[in-house]
Amino acid sequence: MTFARVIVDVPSKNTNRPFDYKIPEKFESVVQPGVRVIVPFGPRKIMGYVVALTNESDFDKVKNLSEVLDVTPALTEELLHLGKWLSKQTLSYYVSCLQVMLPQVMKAKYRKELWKLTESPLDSELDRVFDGRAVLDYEEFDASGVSYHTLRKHIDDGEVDVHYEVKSRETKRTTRMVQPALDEMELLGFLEDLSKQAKKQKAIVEYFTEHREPISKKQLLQTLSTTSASLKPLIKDGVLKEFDQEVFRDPYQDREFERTTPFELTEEQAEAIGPILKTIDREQHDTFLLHGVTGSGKTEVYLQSIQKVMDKGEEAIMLVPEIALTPQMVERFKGRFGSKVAVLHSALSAGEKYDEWRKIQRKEVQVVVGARSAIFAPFSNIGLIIIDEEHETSYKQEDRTRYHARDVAIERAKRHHCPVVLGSATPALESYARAAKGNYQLLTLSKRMNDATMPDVEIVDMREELHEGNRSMFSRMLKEKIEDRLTKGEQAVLFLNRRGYSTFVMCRDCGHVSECPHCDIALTFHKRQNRLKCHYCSHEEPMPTECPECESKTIRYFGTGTQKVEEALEQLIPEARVLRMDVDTTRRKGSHERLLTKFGNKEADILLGTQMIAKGLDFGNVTLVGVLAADSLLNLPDFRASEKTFQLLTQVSGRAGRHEKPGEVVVQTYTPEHYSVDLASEYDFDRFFQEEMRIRKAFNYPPYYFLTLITVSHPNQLKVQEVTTKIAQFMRQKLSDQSFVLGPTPSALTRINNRYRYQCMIKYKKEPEQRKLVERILHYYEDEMKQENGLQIIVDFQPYQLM
Ligand SMILES: Nc1ncnc2c1ncn2[C@@H]1O[C@H](COP(=O)(O)OP(=O)(O)OP(=O)(O)O)[C@@H](O)[C@H]1O
Ligand SMILES: [Zn+2]
Ligand SMILES: [Zn+2]
Repeated sequence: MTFARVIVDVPSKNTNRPFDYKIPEKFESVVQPGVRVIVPFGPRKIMGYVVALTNESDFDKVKNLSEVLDVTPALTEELLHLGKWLSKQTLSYYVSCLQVMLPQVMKAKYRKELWKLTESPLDSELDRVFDGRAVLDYEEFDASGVSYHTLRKHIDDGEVDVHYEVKSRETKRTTRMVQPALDEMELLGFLEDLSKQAKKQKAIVEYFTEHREPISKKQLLQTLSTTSASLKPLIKDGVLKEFDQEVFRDPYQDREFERTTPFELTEEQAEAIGPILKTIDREQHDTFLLHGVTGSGKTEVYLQSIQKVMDKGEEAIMLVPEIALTPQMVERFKGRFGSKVAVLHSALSAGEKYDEWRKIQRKEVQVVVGARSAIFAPFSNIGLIIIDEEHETSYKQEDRTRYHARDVAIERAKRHHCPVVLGSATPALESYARAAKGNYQLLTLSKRMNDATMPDVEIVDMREELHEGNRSMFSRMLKEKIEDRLTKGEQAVLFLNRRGYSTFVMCRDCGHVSECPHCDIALTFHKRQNRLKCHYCSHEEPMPTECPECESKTIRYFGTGTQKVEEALEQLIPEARVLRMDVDTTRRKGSHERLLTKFGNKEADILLGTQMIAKGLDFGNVTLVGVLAADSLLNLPDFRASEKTFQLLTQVSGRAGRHEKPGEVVVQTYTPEHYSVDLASEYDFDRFFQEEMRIRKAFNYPPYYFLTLITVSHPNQLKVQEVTTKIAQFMRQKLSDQSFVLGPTPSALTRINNRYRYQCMIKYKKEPEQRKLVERILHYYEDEMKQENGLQIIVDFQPYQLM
């Protein structure tokens, strides 16, 4: 007798271990580790993952598993292992770590139902809800207002039962195929016996005497202009057979990708790629940091490294930040590797994502290009993992399993004995420090392609502009330079940092700012609907016509959104053709791509946008980049604010003068003296690194110290304070005196969705017991955390969002 060890889909402490199930005989051949199954669990049926098979069970009463969902395991043995590791790293439940590796559609959905077990009416108002039916959706009961107490009573009396229905959302699309069931001689024999009247049937059989391979039914009927009525008897007589074949949605099927061939590498590129190729050859693990200025040809180094891996018959994972996963980027990979590439990003529908994932699973592709979660691609023979723009914070998952793709990449690469390449023009301080210490191998590309120079950067002090009477959001210099490009037929990119610069509503008389009644933040003005919206909860309200505090009519919106910049631009330079690219204009599928194609075809003079346009764009005709408010990031309550500002300014500047024509950059700022602005304008990464390291050291921040952020939230402020104080005290007591425990302090966003938030930050160098201590805390508060809208404690061992 074999048993399956199953991790069930119930994220809780008590279920965070395998449960044993008997494998019914009919399933014996398919049940193996990594397969998803449905199992009885208490009163319901739920999904689970088989993690091992065993010959004996320590449990007395072992139930049968009820269903098997996969024929090919959804997770490889390596991924099952990785999940274990991940759950230790992030202190999340094993099942959550397995879930995070799979496409959305493969996660089970449960429907809760109430079943009436008696023929006679129930002696309560619940009977009205059932309304003569035997089965009721639980949601309907929930909405009815009938008390849980009443329900409980009927359940205890055995009159009503709760059922759970597992629904898989996975949808394989299939198409009906037709194929001959007889060999050619037999078909010819059959033709001779066929009556003269059966012309259509004759045509069909004749077709198959020449074509042995399956054809879709639809296509067959179209080709022979006939109907399924003629086909049916042939199938019934066993001349032909039908079957369903899975078809893949290919989001790029209508696109032609121009094939590209490898460039001859420049001397610098050749020098950088050498050690990577050598490591691939030797099947060793190593981590490289490729520090290459913008436009230095990093992507070509990636492409040729991947080629090497493919030639060896191995697979490669290429991670790109979501916003840089532009059509241009996809084109470069599809252009080089054609159909051997799967693409995974959030703009795909759930079904398309699933199909791309299946291509990886079926080994139809050797390369995956994707955002963060593509790091879990189910390849089994990985030869290289690349993380482009490695400094991007979007590689860190910010809910549930708080993993960083960089850590996962290195963990997987160790198992596969292959290199990891981290690439960036502005590496994260942590990564560069590791390279400086020799933990990563540093590779450098210091020059742009074609000896193009880095664009000149002009810094404009906006305070001076104001003093000299210019109240517009465009400096005189920027205006002149834009006009100059227009006359030359060249293009400009204008960048506006959205974070911390959104449009809020303020009264000019009394200074009242419209805030969300549930969260501690200013509401954002949405012009099109003339409404105010909260970006954290779903609260919205109409734009007020007078101030709710002082009744003044001078209440209006402030700050600068892309929309407002666009309007100002239209007034300032009416002849300019402007394309706006932000969340609003790119919401529709494919709109991102359309806008960029338009810009590439020179149907616009100016591309105006947010973060979205800071990365990856490679247009030769762009000779001017304008940064409207360079310091908008500097004021965030985050110790990485300077680093982020430096990175962003460098990336945006890098969009200009990438090919033959030289570029220029105008940076508008209120703090021109700040070192991150100043050093970015000189492209001096080394000095920025020195300066920033000095500050991090002085204030005990990473990379000198590690951080752990514990955030506590609850609807009651006193409760939050009390719990956070207790946690801080406990940690202070238990940790060594080399560590610092800060807090409790209110979080920068003190209230979200009517829940108060407090935090405790731990700075440490070495605390091997830390995770155990945190586990004890979580265990202690477990019951309170289970309650709906109760206590929440979030622990982040590598925090990037400090608000
Ligand atoms: N060896 C080469 N010979 C000729 N052209 C090259 C070579 N390598 C790259 N290029 C071209 O140089 C341009 C810049 O390269 P690429 O976009 O790869 O730089 P990058 O370092 O990835 O830039 P960024 O970090 O700014 O996105 C591209 O148009 C690319 O096709
Ligand atoms: Zn007012
Ligand atoms: Zn809100």
